[in-house]
Amino acid sequence: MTIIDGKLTAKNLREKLAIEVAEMKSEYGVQPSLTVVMVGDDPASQVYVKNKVQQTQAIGMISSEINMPANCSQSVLLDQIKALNHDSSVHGILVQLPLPHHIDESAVIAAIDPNKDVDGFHAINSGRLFNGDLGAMVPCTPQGCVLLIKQHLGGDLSGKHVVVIGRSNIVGKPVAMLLLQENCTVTITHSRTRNLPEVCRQADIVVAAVGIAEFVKADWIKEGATVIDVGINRVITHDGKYKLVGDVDYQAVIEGCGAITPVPGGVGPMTIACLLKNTLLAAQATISKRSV
Ligand SMILES: Nc1nc2c(c(=O)[nH]1)N[C@@H](CN(C=O)c1ccc(C(=O)N[C@@H](CCC(=O)O)C(=O)O)cc1)CN2
Ligand SMILES: [Mg+2]
Repeated sequence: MTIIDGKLTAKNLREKLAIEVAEMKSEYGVQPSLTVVMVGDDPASQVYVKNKVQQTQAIGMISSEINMPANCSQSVLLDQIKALNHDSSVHGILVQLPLPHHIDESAVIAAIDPNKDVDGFHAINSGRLFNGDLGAMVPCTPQGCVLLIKQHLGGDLSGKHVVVIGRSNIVGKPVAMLLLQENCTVTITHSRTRNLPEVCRQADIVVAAVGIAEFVKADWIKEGATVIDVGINRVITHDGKYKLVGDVDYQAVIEGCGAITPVPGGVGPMTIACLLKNTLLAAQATISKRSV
């Protein structure tokens, strides 16, 4: 049984990206830049944003953070995004989610220039992904899942049966599309799926992205299957402390599976590493445009 080390894989990816960033700077005088917009003061989001900014800068990119108050109006936020769209020194724009309830997330995502949409959430980018268009900006967490799977299983995923649990626009649907592109047979399951344990037992690869702590049980997993746990759930332990658990009952599942991503240290670190990759791609695209 292998524990898939997302922390190490993310570190290796960041090191490769740092080299590409340095080359871009010396060859074209372009330094990739990312602006992260944060609305309100959700403590978990603050940590993620801080990590994004810090890791962006650590590989030689420019990163800035725009903090807006929790009561900021949707139109003020949209104006901010428009300004960033027009700012040619900004290659990547990311609006940290979730947003406060009075703001319509889909309107905000739709306002981002698709070429700067390093989250890959804009409908233009999800449409490109759906069409199998290689120019799509691919959402970071799904991209991270696929990199971890390919690294573990050796690249060729043809014919593997993947069961994705969850159908969100951010993880479930895009990860299914990416795996379809890798010639997997993909089953997308959700809260209304009948006989979910039985469906999961048929999978060579299970991607759990439901957002329910320790939802996937040991007897749902075929012996030797690869388990990718996207969940990040904060639960209270019996001694009153918080601990982070995934969507998979990790201690039970490790017994029979072939490989599993831990939480923390699995998919999470890959999300930010893939964001850096998307920022580099967004900057590269501006250079290719200039040269034609
Ligand atoms: N605009 C976006 N908003 C959100 C995204 C996103 O991709 N784009 N994803 C999540 C939050 N997120 C990044 O924003 C994120 C979550 C978790 C991790 C991570 O590295 N987790 C660690 C554990 C960290 C901890 O202790 O809390 C791990 O799993 O090892 C990175 C990024 C929602 N919002
Ligand atoms: Mg909302």
